[in-house]
Amino acid sequence: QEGKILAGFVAPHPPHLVYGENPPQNEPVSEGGWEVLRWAYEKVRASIEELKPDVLLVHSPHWITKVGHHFLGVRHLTGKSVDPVFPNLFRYNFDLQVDVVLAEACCAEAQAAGLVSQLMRNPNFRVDYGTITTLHMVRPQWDIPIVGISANNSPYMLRLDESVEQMERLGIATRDAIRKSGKRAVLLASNSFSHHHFRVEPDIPEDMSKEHPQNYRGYKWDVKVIEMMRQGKIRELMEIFPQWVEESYSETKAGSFPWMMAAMDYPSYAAQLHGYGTVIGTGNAVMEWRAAA
Ligand SMILES: N=c1ccccoc1=O
Ligand SMILES: [Fe+2]
Repeated sequence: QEGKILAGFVAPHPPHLVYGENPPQNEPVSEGGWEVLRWAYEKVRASIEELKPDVLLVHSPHWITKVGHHFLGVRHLTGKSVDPVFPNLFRYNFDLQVDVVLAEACCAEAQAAGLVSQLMRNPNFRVDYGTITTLHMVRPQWDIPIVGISANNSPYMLRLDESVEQMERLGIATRDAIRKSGKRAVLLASNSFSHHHFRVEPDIPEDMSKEHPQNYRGYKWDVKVIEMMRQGKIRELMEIFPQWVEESYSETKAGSFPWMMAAMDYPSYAAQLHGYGTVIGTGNAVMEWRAAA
């Protein structure tokens, strides 16, 4: 039985979303906040419950590795993930299971594709807040094994087109490893879109009367790219990827989105928009591509 990618989600990771939900794993306590995005994630949770994948693979912009593309390579990881910028909002006690066999297979495929890639074997590794937030928001039960993938720093060290090319190879390597594994997988691109943000936090961080797009140009880009995704125009979107990144300071620069789109072979069917909202001014869309059964 060949493995397959069941669905892919753009699943942004502002830690504010976890803070707003008040789960037992997170130490700070809120009055709520960012409800529209958290309601959007309820639809993702329902999709994942329906799909019942064997594994969730997440690419996170906040696990930055300078030498190559890394994969979590320890079966059971626990600890406290603290957001370096928002420790007042996010101090999350995580406990997760890694599908090390699939991670090793993805790493081998990436190496065969000419990428520098390795497994992270430190049992005391503190998993980054982007990985934790995205996984909590899509599956708070933490009962599905995961594969965690780092964001190689190439977009910042190389030209953007060189880094996108690497992410495309990584996406195809991921897809091939999943196929050979026989597993039913869901991909998670853990990134916001427009990424200019406020520098001063409201007295009450969850005061939604203070929440709005940081700037108009970023918001217009968010609307533009969401509409292209809803119309299945991914190849056209990747043509303007440099402009998208440049003009809206999009977090997709880190590679999560190109990785997932390459793995799903640039879906020409419509993406489903579960919701859109800003978090300290950044644009966040929760979107689903459901592969044909
Ligand atoms: N991408 C982000 C967007 C908004 C707020 C906080 O953290 C983030 O990492
Ligand atoms: Fe981020």
